[in-house]
Formats: sequence, C-alpha cells, structure tokens
Amino acid sequence: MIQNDLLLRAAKGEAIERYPVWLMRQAGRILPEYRAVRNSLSGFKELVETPELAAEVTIQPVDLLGVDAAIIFSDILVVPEAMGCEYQMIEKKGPWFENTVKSTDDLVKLAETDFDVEDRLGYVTEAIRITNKELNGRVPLIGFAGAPWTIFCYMTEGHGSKTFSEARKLLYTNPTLAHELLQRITKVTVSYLKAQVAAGAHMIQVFDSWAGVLGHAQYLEFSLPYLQQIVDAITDVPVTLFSKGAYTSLQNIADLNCNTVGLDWNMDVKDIRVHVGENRTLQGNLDPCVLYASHKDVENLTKSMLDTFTSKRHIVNLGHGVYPDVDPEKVKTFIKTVKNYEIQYK
Ligand SMILES: Cc1c2[nH]c(c1CCC(=O)O)Cc1[nH]c(c(CCC(=O)O)c1C)Cc1[nH]c(c(CCC(=O)O)c1C)Cc1[nH]c(c(C)c1CCC(=O)O)C2
Repeated sequence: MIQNDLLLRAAKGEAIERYPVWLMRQAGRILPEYRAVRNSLSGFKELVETPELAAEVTIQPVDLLGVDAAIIFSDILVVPEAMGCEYQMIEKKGPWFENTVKSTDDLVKLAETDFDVEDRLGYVTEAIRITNKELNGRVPLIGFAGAPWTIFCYMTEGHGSKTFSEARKLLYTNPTLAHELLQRITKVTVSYLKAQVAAGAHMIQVFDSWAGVLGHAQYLEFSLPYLQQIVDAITDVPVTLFSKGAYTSLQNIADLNCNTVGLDWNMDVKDIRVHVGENRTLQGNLDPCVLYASHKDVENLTKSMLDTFTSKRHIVNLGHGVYPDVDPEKVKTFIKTVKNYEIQYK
C-alpha cells in the first residue's frame, strides 16, 4: 500500500485533493547531500551500479524536498551499455561512447537482444527493491528508460550533440539499418521496463529527450512505432511519454496507449488540453529557469501555470530536468506553492 498515491491517481484520471508534484532529474545534481555521496566514489557509474547508494540518493529528494514521487537513480544509457556499447560519463562534458553503430558490421557486433536483463541490469532492479523497502510506501517509485529514438541518437552519434546529424544521417542513408537498430533497442527496453515493474516500479516514464531534432514525418516513422510497442507491452502500471520538442507529434503521442503525456516548457498547456481532451493526464511544464527567479516570482509563476489548468488530470513538473546550479530552496518554494494551491477540478 502506498500512503501518498496522488501521482498514480492523477495519472489514471482519478479524484485528487491537490496536484502531485515531482521534478525530472530530482535525484542528484542540485542537492549537496547527493554530491557528498557522489564525491566519495570514483564516478557517476559507480553510483549507478551500487544499489544501496542508488537507493539512498533516490530517497534524498523525498526527504529533503517533499516531492510526491521518487524516481530511481540510474541513467538511460545503461540500456546501450547492456547491448554492448559501453559509455563513459566525462566530467563537465557528458556521455562518451568509444564504439558507435554506423554500419551493419557494427550492428552484428552488438549483443543478442534476448539476454537476461537481470544478468546485465540487475543492479537497477536491486536498487528498486531496496528503495521500496526503505521508502516503506511513503510515495510511489517511478522507473524509466530512454525512448528508442533517443537511445539510437547516443548509440550512433557517440555523444551529445545539438543536431544529432550523424544519427539523422543514417535515417536517409540506411533506413533499414536504422529500423533494425531501433527494433533491437525497443526489444531490450521492453524487457528492461518489465523487469523494473516486476521489481516494484509503480509507474514508468519514457524519455524521448531528442524527439525535437526530428520533423513530423520522421517522428512518425522512426520514433512513434517503437513508443507504441513499449506502451502496448507495459500494461500493469501507468506510463508517461515525455517527448521533448515534439510539438507537431503531440496528438499522435497522446493517441498511444499511455496515461500521461509530458510537456516541455514551450508547449501551451491550454491549447494541448483542447486537442488531447480529458483522456490523458498532462505532466509539466514550468520553465526550469523560473527556479533562478526570486522566491516571490517562483511562487507567482508557478501559480500562473496552475491557473491555466482546466482539469484534474495534471502532474506538476518542470518542462525538463532541473538545472544543476539551482538553489534547492527555490525548488522547495515551487513544491510548496503546488501543495498549497487549491484545486478546482476534483
Ligand atoms: C538524455 C538523458 C540522459 N540521462 C537521462 C536523460 C533523459 C532526461 C533528459 O532529457 O534530461 C535520464 C536521467 N539521468 C539521471 C536520471 C536520474 C533520475 C532523476 O533524477 O530524474 C535520469 C532520469 C541521472 C544523471 N545522469 C547524469 C547525471 C550527472 C552526472 C553526475 O552526477 O556526475 C545524473 C545525476 C549524466 C548524464 N546522463 C545523460 C547526459 C546527457 C548526462 C550529462 C549531463 C547531465 O548531467 O545531464 C543522458
């Protein structure tokens, strides 16, 4: 039994007393308590791969910030790694893959997709089990994975990019290879997410962080069918699809069998509600930069966002992950404002 199950009720469209609130990338980054754990280790990956410590930093924002959900501390890049593309997390630079997939030869060198997820990613499911034991039902625990398109971006490009032109190049020069790789990623992602649910994740979020580099037709061809396979396979818990920058495909995303659609801060909540209707919960979407403003402005701008909601079907969040140098006190003001806001749509 979960004591505070607001998040799950909001995702399913059930009655709520107030809007639930959590932050993407709340585990880590902004908390000095996170950095203390992180700095005692050799690096980010050691933290990700040590279940007791991953559980500890997962729970920190619940204790210190008062969010209505925990999200398991891990990374979307554990999936390509399990498939045979090892990554390094380079300080101040981000992810780096020594081996990328650019040809059929590269594809055949990858691991078979029918490996046992517990074998290669058991540290994540173990972290989920430990977290739930320690949370003791206080709030739900969110599991997650990258969308196949976003994982494809890292596996082909090898690192972050503004344009992901290497990834997009493949869509034109070798679409067959692209689809093969996307299908492989999808297969592993489905097994991985099922393992997270079996271990105790109460909800799943799929991050399509690089949706915005694709045009509408390409999104429909290279991302949406794979998201569809995922939502159709994860049936036991609510699923959120967050496709950053996918303005022109939002209706198609909402038409998939998901519970919640994540919105980035450029998306207009009112407008999207008109198009999506009452059958989906919307998550988001305060500009993460609002948290650099004064406490008074954080409060006012959060209230202004809440005033645009015309439904109970909302989960409050930022429009993307919280930025690393944000003052945790501003995050607390954001959370407090949401908690004190009187909801009109019960
Ligand atoms: C694109 C992406 C990645 N990882 C993730 C995404 C999708 C979300 C998004 O769009 O922001 C998802 C992610 N990464 C991390 C989480 C933990 C849970 C949470 O708090 O939300 C989650 C959900 C931890 C992390 N992942 C990373 C850190 C920082 C590393 C550190 O502590 O040294 C954390 C806490 C590193 C990471 N991991 C990634 C990058 C580009 C980087 C480097 C830059 C950055 O910090 O964002 C890939």
